[in-house]
Amino acid sequence: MTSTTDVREFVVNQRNGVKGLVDSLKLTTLPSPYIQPPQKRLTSDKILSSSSQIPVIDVSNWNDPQVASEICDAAAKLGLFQIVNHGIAPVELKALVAAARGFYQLPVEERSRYWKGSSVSETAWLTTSFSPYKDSVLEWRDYIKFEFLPQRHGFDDTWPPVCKAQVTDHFKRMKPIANKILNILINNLNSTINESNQQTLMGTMRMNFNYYPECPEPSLAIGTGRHSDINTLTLLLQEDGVFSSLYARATEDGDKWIHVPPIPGAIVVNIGDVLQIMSNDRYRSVEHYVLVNKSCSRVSVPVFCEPIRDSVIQPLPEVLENNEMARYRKVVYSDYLKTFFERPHDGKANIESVKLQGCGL
Ligand SMILES: O=C(O)CCC(=O)C(=O)O
Ligand SMILES: [Fe+2]
Repeated sequence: MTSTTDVREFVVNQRNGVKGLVDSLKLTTLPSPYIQPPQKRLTSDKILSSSSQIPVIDVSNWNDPQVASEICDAAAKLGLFQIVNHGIAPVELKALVAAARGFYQLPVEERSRYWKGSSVSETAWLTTSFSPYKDSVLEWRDYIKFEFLPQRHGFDDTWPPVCKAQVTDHFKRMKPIANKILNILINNLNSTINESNQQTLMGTMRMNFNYYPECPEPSLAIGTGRHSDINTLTLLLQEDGVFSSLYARATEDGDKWIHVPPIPGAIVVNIGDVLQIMSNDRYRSVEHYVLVNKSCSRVSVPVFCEPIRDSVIQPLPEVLENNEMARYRKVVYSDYLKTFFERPHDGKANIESVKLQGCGL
């Protein structure tokens, strides 16, 4: 397997994923479909040295006004923070990571039964890269996505037995935490979670098992390209003990990036586009990248809180109360999703496309 077409055929069309590629070949160089152009790579000169810039918030008392103030401040400035003492035992988080690894350790024929387009499950599907048919250069990542539909009987019956219980449990554990954070963020906008915005803020939840195999030439590749999440809020579990992982953009306009260090037991929280729009730019959806490693693979588990598909996304009436101009036009979430997946990962291009003229950030 030497040509670009052969690699794409094997990884994408034959449903082996990049994990299948790494398992079947002793790679010493990066296959050409994965070589990023220099401007898409994250080079060390762009990485800020100190990781102390990522706020770590102790949420052992959610009712403490100091906790609310730290969360709102981090959402406004960086758009990303970590929470500790959230009440979920490290052993449960470890079991989730083990379940994710268990899924990727299945024989490739077993994994590929979940491949997107012909998955044996309606609510779980596996794929590779971001949009493998649209990405001109592939991302060094496979991911399976699970959709949490507790109102639909048997929604998880067809999930892979190796991880089904852990995925369901993790959704249930993350929901109240997401609710608490959203409550704090929405109250700070002089609004409340009510019937009219509940389905927009947290109508559905999805979860990924992202898998980044060890990579022969990590400096030429990208695990996940530069993007902001498009949903409201993401709660991400990073695997401990991995050197290179997630990087967040330090400021909206500069090209400097901060490493988000894995902290045992912590959950990374990041603000997505929908909250930036609803808050009329008071909160910032943070761009992020994922780098890969030469000697070890990495697993991450983001839980995405999302609007239901027909939600209309727009600034909250409360933030526009004092004659403030809306900075974004209304957009139906299903249309917003569609344009996001229609192009490769491209920074904040999706939110820019709904920005009203004359509203520079
Ligand atoms: O792997 C990570 O740490 C983050 C992945 C990510 O950004 C995503 O799945 O949206
Ligand atoms: Fe992301």
